[in-house]
Amino acid sequence: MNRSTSLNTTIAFIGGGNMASAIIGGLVRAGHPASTILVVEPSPEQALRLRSQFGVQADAAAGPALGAAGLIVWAVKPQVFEAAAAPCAPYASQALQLSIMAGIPCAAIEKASGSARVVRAMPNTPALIGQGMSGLYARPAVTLDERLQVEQMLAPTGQLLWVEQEAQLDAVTALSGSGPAYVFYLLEAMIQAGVELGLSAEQSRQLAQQTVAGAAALSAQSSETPEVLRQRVTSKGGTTHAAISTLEARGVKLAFVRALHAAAERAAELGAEFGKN
Ligand SMILES: NC(=O)C1=CN([C@@H]2O[C@H](COP(=O)(O)OP(=O)(O)OC[C@H]3O[C@@H](n4cnc5c(N)ncnc54)[C@H](OP(=O)(O)O)[C@@H]3O)[C@@H](O)[C@H]2O)C=CC1
Ligand SMILES: O=C(O)[C@@H]1CCC=N1
Repeated sequence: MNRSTSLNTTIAFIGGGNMASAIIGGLVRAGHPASTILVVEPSPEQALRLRSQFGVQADAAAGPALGAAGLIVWAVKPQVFEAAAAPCAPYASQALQLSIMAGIPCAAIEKASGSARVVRAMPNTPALIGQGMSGLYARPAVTLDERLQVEQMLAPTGQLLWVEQEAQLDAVTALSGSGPAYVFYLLEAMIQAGVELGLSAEQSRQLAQQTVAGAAALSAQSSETPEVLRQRVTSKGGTTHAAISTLEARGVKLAFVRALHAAAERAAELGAEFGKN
Protein backbone atom coordinates (compact mmCIF):
# COMPACT_ATOMS: atom_id res chain seq x y z
CA MET A 1 0.00 0.00 0.00
CA ASN A 2 1.30 3.48 -0.86
CA ARG A 3 1.89 5.34 2.40
CA SER A 4 3.59 8.38 0.90
CA THR A 5 0.44 10.52 1.10
CA SER A 6 0.91 13.97 2.59
CA LEU A 7 -1.11 15.89 5.17
CA ASN A 8 -0.57 19.01 3.12
CA THR A 9 -3.70 20.78 4.29
CA THR A 10 -5.03 23.07 6.99
CA ILE A 11 -6.53 21.07 9.85
CA ALA A 12 -9.27 22.58 11.99
CA PHE A 13 -10.24 21.18 15.40
CA ILE A 14 -13.70 21.92 16.79
CA GLY A 15 -13.03 21.68 20.53
CA GLY A 16 -9.50 21.95 21.90
CA GLY A 17 -9.68 19.85 25.08
CA ASN A 18 -7.80 16.77 26.26
CA MET A 19 -8.06 14.54 23.21
CA ALA A 20 -7.65 17.34 20.66
CA SER A 21 -4.51 18.46 22.52
CA ALA A 22 -3.10 14.93 22.38
CA ILE A 23 -3.62 14.79 18.60
CA ILE A 24 -2.33 18.33 18.03
CA GLY A 25 0.77 17.52 20.11
CA GLY A 26 1.43 14.46 17.94
CA LEU A 27 0.98 16.45 14.73
CA VAL A 28 3.34 19.21 15.84
CA ARG A 29 5.95 16.69 17.05
CA ALA A 30 5.69 14.94 13.67
CA GLY A 31 6.55 18.21 11.91
CA HIS A 32 3.12 19.38 10.74
CA PRO A 33 3.35 23.21 10.63
CA ALA A 34 1.50 24.74 13.59
CA SER A 35 0.52 27.66 11.35
CA THR A 36 -1.79 25.29 9.43
CA ILE A 37 -3.64 24.11 12.55
CA LEU A 38 -6.73 26.03 13.59
CA VAL A 39 -8.72 25.33 16.77
CA VAL A 40 -12.22 26.56 17.63
CA GLU A 41 -12.20 26.61 21.43
CA PRO A 42 -14.53 28.83 23.50
CA SER A 43 -12.59 28.57 26.78
CA PRO A 44 -10.13 31.53 26.85
CA GLU A 45 -7.75 29.66 29.20
CA GLN A 46 -7.69 26.57 27.00
CA ALA A 47 -7.26 28.67 23.83
CA LEU A 48 -4.32 30.50 25.42
CA ARG A 49 -2.74 27.19 26.44
CA LEU A 50 -3.08 25.83 22.89
CA ARG A 51 -1.51 28.96 21.41
CA SER A 52 1.42 29.01 23.82
CA GLN A 53 2.05 25.25 23.97
CA PHE A 54 1.75 24.46 20.25
CA GLY A 55 1.79 27.80 18.40
CA VAL A 56 -1.53 27.01 16.72
CA GLN A 57 -4.29 29.51 15.93
CA ALA A 58 -7.10 29.19 18.50
CA ASP A 59 -10.31 31.18 18.06
CA ALA A 60 -13.31 31.40 20.36
CA ALA A 61 -15.81 30.93 17.52
CA ALA A 62 -16.01 29.46 14.04
CA GLY A 63 -15.42 31.91 11.18
CA PRO A 64 -14.45 32.07 7.50
CA ALA A 65 -10.91 30.79 8.31
CA LEU A 66 -12.54 27.38 8.80
CA GLY A 67 -13.35 27.32 5.08
CA ALA A 68 -9.63 26.84 4.30
CA ALA A 69 -9.48 23.55 6.22
CA GLY A 70 -9.18 20.36 4.18
CA LEU A 71 -9.75 18.32 7.32
CA ILE A 72 -12.09 19.13 10.21
CA VAL A 73 -11.71 17.22 13.47
CA TRP A 74 -14.77 17.08 15.72
CA ALA A 75 -13.47 16.91 19.30
CA VAL A 76 -16.27 18.32 21.45
CA LYS A 77 -18.35 16.33 23.93
CA PRO A 78 -21.18 14.49 22.16
CA GLN A 79 -23.74 16.45 24.17
CA VAL A 80 -22.61 19.80 22.68
CA PHE A 81 -22.04 18.56 19.12
CA GLU A 82 -25.16 20.12 17.60
CA ALA A 83 -24.57 23.50 19.25
CA ALA A 84 -20.91 23.43 18.20
CA ALA A 85 -21.69 22.36 14.62
CA ALA A 86 -24.27 25.03 13.76
CA PRO A 87 -21.82 27.96 13.40
CA CYS A 88 -19.28 25.72 11.56
CA ALA A 89 -21.73 24.44 8.95
CA PRO A 90 -21.35 27.32 6.45
CA TYR A 91 -17.60 26.58 6.13
CA ALA A 92 -17.43 22.78 6.55
CA SER A 93 -18.94 21.08 3.51
CA GLN A 94 -15.79 20.87 1.35
CA ALA A 95 -13.64 19.22 4.04
CA LEU A 96 -12.95 15.64 5.06
CA GLN A 97 -14.60 15.18 8.46
CA LEU A 98 -12.91 13.24 11.28
CA SER A 99 -14.88 12.74 14.48
CA ILE A 100 -13.46 11.43 17.74
CA MET A 101 -16.80 11.86 19.57
CA ALA A 102 -18.24 8.82 21.31
CA GLY A 103 -21.48 7.57 19.82
CA ILE A 104 -22.28 10.32 17.30
CA PRO A 105 -22.96 8.52 14.00
CA CYS A 106 -21.46 9.42 10.61
CA ALA A 107 -24.95 10.28 9.35
CA ALA A 108 -25.31 13.02 11.98
CA ILE A 109 -21.88 14.43 11.12
CA GLU A 110 -22.76 14.42 7.42
CA LYS A 111 -26.04 16.20 8.18
CA ALA A 112 -24.36 18.84 10.32
CA SER A 113 -21.35 19.45 8.05
CA GLY A 114 -22.80 18.88 4.59
CA SER A 115 -19.92 16.49 3.76
CA ALA A 116 -20.42 12.76 3.16
CA ARG A 117 -16.67 12.19 3.56
CA VAL A 118 -16.72 11.18 7.23
CA VAL A 119 -14.24 9.11 9.26
CA ARG A 120 -14.84 8.26 12.90
CA ALA A 121 -11.97 7.51 15.27
CA MET A 122 -12.12 6.36 18.87
CA PRO A 123 -8.77 7.16 20.52
CA ASN A 124 -7.79 6.87 24.19
CA THR A 125 -5.81 9.01 26.61
CA PRO A 126 -2.44 7.20 26.35
CA ALA A 127 -2.40 9.07 23.00
CA LEU A 128 -0.94 11.87 25.12
CA ILE A 129 2.34 9.93 25.31
CA GLY A 130 2.14 8.23 21.90
CA GLN A 131 0.93 4.97 23.47
CA GLY A 132 -2.71 5.23 22.46
CA MET A 133 -5.03 2.83 20.68
CA SER A 134 -7.54 4.16 18.16
CA GLY A 135 -10.33 2.31 16.37
CA LEU A 136 -11.26 3.79 12.99
CA TYR A 137 -14.24 3.56 10.64
CA ALA A 138 -14.62 5.26 7.25
CA ARG A 139 -17.77 5.83 5.24
CA PRO A 140 -17.74 4.49 1.65
CA ALA A 141 -17.41 8.05 0.28
CA VAL A 142 -13.96 8.32 1.89
CA THR A 143 -11.14 7.58 -0.58
CA LEU A 144 -8.09 5.42 0.14
CA ASP A 145 -5.91 8.52 0.06
CA GLU A 146 -8.15 10.18 2.64
CA ARG A 147 -7.92 7.09 4.87
CA LEU A 148 -4.15 7.36 4.61
CA GLN A 149 -4.30 11.04 5.55
CA VAL A 150 -6.21 10.10 8.71
CA GLU A 151 -3.70 7.34 9.48
CA GLN A 152 -0.83 9.77 9.00
CA MET A 153 -2.48 12.26 11.30
CA LEU A 154 -3.17 9.79 14.10
CA ALA A 155 0.00 7.68 13.79
CA PRO A 156 1.94 9.77 16.35
CA THR A 157 -0.74 8.99 18.97
CA GLY A 158 -0.14 5.21 18.92
CA GLN A 159 -1.64 2.16 17.23
CA LEU A 160 -4.56 2.23 14.76
CA LEU A 161 -7.17 -0.42 13.91
CA TRP A 162 -9.82 -0.10 11.18
CA VAL A 163 -13.20 -1.73 11.71
CA GLU A 164 -15.59 -2.59 8.90
CA GLN A 165 -18.90 -1.68 10.53
CA GLU A 166 -19.76 1.61 12.19
CA ALA A 167 -21.62 -0.19 15.01
CA GLN A 168 -18.34 -1.87 16.01
CA LEU A 169 -17.08 1.52 17.17
CA ASP A 170 -19.37 1.24 20.21
CA ALA A 171 -17.43 -1.90 21.19
CA VAL A 172 -14.13 -0.11 20.55
CA THR A 173 -15.34 2.75 22.73
CA ALA A 174 -16.23 0.35 25.54
CA LEU A 175 -12.99 -1.60 25.29
CA SER A 176 -10.13 0.76 24.44
CA GLY A 177 -11.75 4.21 24.49
CA SER A 178 -12.86 3.92 28.10
CA GLY A 179 -10.30 1.18 28.81
CA PRO A 180 -7.57 3.29 30.44
CA ALA A 181 -10.08 4.12 33.19
CA TYR A 182 -10.47 0.40 34.01
CA VAL A 183 -6.70 0.04 34.35
CA PHE A 184 -6.49 3.13 36.58
CA TYR A 185 -9.33 1.66 38.66
CA LEU A 186 -7.35 -1.57 39.05
CA LEU A 187 -4.28 0.48 40.05
CA GLU A 188 -6.37 2.32 42.66
CA ALA A 189 -7.44 -1.00 44.16
CA MET A 190 -3.91 -2.44 44.14
CA ILE A 191 -2.46 0.68 45.77
CA GLN A 192 -5.22 0.74 48.41
CA ALA A 193 -4.54 -2.90 49.27
CA GLY A 194 -0.77 -2.31 49.40
CA VAL A 195 -1.26 0.48 51.92
CA GLU A 196 -3.70 -1.63 53.98
CA LEU A 197 -1.08 -4.40 54.01
CA GLY A 198 1.62 -2.12 55.44
CA LEU A 199 3.42 -0.50 52.46
CA SER A 200 3.64 3.26 51.93
CA ALA A 201 1.49 4.86 49.22
CA GLU A 202 4.63 5.58 47.20
CA GLN A 203 5.90 2.00 47.47
CA SER A 204 2.46 0.64 46.56
CA ARG A 205 2.21 2.93 43.55
CA GLN A 206 5.61 1.87 42.19
CA LEU A 207 4.86 -1.82 42.72
CA ALA A 208 1.40 -1.58 41.17
CA GLN A 209 2.38 0.57 38.18
CA GLN A 210 5.35 -1.54 37.15
CA THR A 211 3.34 -4.73 37.64
CA VAL A 212 0.61 -3.52 35.29
CA ALA A 213 3.15 -2.16 32.77
CA GLY A 214 5.23 -5.36 32.92
CA ALA A 215 2.23 -7.67 32.59
CA ALA A 216 0.92 -5.67 29.62
CA ALA A 217 4.34 -5.79 27.93
CA LEU A 218 4.68 -9.54 28.60
CA SER A 219 1.22 -10.17 27.16
CA ALA A 220 2.03 -8.06 24.07
CA GLN A 221 5.28 -9.95 23.45
CA SER A 222 3.95 -13.43 24.21
CA SER A 223 2.13 -15.77 21.86
CA GLU A 224 0.21 -17.20 24.85
CA THR A 225 -3.29 -16.12 25.82
CA PRO A 226 -3.79 -13.97 28.93
CA GLU A 227 -5.42 -17.03 30.53
CA VAL A 228 -2.26 -19.15 30.08
CA LEU A 229 -0.07 -16.29 31.33
CA ARG A 230 -2.32 -16.01 34.40
CA GLN A 231 -2.11 -19.75 35.04
CA ARG A 232 1.72 -19.50 35.00
CA VAL A 233 1.55 -17.07 37.92
CA THR A 234 -0.89 -19.25 39.81
CA SER A 235 0.87 -21.95 41.84
CA LYS A 236 -1.36 -24.73 43.12
CA GLY A 237 -2.44 -23.89 46.66
CA GLY A 238 -0.44 -20.67 46.54
CA THR A 239 -1.06 -16.95 47.02
CA THR A 240 -2.35 -16.12 43.52
CA HIS A 241 -4.85 -18.96 43.75
CA ALA A 242 -6.15 -17.44 47.00
CA ALA A 243 -6.53 -14.05 45.29
CA ILE A 244 -8.14 -15.27 42.04
CA SER A 245 -10.55 -17.54 43.95
CA THR A 246 -11.69 -14.48 45.92
CA LEU A 247 -12.20 -12.50 42.70
CA GLU A 248 -14.12 -15.37 41.10
CA ALA A 249 -16.28 -15.90 44.20
CA ARG A 250 -17.23 -12.20 44.07
CA GLY A 251 -18.01 -12.28 40.34
CA VAL A 252 -15.38 -9.68 39.45
CA LYS A 253 -14.75 -10.93 35.89
CA LEU A 254 -18.46 -10.98 35.17
CA ALA A 255 -18.81 -7.49 36.62
CA PHE A 256 -16.03 -6.29 34.30
CA VAL A 257 -17.72 -7.85 31.29
CA ARG A 258 -21.02 -6.23 32.30
CA ALA A 259 -19.25 -2.89 32.72
CA LEU A 260 -18.04 -2.95 29.11
CA HIS A 261 -21.55 -3.83 27.92
CA ALA A 262 -22.83 -0.80 29.86
CA ALA A 263 -20.23 1.43 28.18
CA ALA A 264 -21.18 0.14 24.71
CA GLU A 265 -24.87 0.61 25.51
CA ARG A 266 -24.19 4.20 26.57
CA ALA A 267 -22.32 4.85 23.29
CA ALA A 268 -25.30 3.48 21.37
CA GLU A 269 -27.64 5.68 23.42
CA LEU A 270 -25.56 8.77 22.62
CA GLY A 271 -25.84 7.82 18.95
CA ALA A 272 -29.57 7.09 19.17
CA GLU A 273 -30.11 10.65 20.37
CA PHE A 274 -28.89 11.62 16.88
CA GLY A 275 -31.13 9.18 15.04
CA LYS A 276 -28.65 6.32 14.56
CA ASN A 277 -30.62 3.37 15.90
N1 LIG B 1 -11.36 11.71 27.20
C1 LIG B 1 -11.23 10.51 26.62
O1 LIG B 1 -10.64 9.57 27.17
C2 LIG B 1 -11.79 10.30 25.25
C3 LIG B 1 -12.68 11.19 24.69
N2 LIG B 1 -13.20 10.95 23.45
C4 LIG B 1 -14.13 11.88 22.85
O2 LIG B 1 -13.43 13.08 22.60
C5 LIG B 1 -14.31 14.17 22.69
C6 LIG B 1 -13.66 15.24 23.54
O3 LIG B 1 -13.37 14.69 24.81
P1 LIG B 1 -12.30 15.39 25.76
O4 LIG B 1 -11.17 15.92 24.96
O5 LIG B 1 -12.04 14.42 26.85
O6 LIG B 1 -13.20 16.60 26.31
P2 LIG B 1 -12.77 18.03 26.79
O7 LIG B 1 -13.88 18.55 27.63
O8 LIG B 1 -11.39 18.00 27.36
O9 LIG B 1 -12.69 18.86 25.43
C7 LIG B 1 -13.80 19.38 24.76
C8 LIG B 1 -13.52 20.85 24.48
O10 LIG B 1 -14.56 21.35 23.68
C9 LIG B 1 -14.83 22.69 24.11
N3 LIG B 1 -16.13 23.14 23.66
C10 LIG B 1 -17.31 23.18 24.36
N4 LIG B 1 -18.28 23.70 23.59
C11 LIG B 1 -17.71 23.99 22.39
C12 LIG B 1 -18.20 24.57 21.18
N5 LIG B 1 -19.49 24.95 21.06
N6 LIG B 1 -17.35 24.75 20.15
C13 LIG B 1 -16.06 24.36 20.25
N7 LIG B 1 -15.54 23.81 21.39
C14 LIG B 1 -16.36 23.63 22.43
C15 LIG B 1 -14.72 22.55 25.61
O11 LIG B 1 -14.60 23.82 26.21
P3 LIG B 1 -15.18 24.01 27.71
O12 LIG B 1 -14.32 23.18 28.61
O13 LIG B 1 -15.07 25.47 27.94
O14 LIG B 1 -16.61 23.49 27.68
C16 LIG B 1 -13.48 21.70 25.76
O15 LIG B 1 -12.29 22.47 25.78
C17 LIG B 1 -15.63 13.64 23.28
O16 LIG B 1 -16.59 13.61 22.26
C18 LIG B 1 -15.30 12.23 23.75
O17 LIG B 1 -16.37 11.35 23.52
C19 LIG B 1 -12.80 9.88 22.70
C20 LIG B 1 -11.92 8.99 23.21
C21 LIG B 1 -11.36 9.10 24.53
O1 LIG C 1 -16.30 8.52 28.75
C1 LIG C 1 -16.49 8.89 27.59
O2 LIG C 1 -17.65 9.09 27.18
C2 LIG C 1 -15.32 9.12 26.67
C3 LIG C 1 -15.39 8.23 25.47
C4 LIG C 1 -14.35 7.20 25.67
C5 LIG C 1 -13.59 7.68 26.80
N1 LIG C 1 -14.10 8.76 27.31
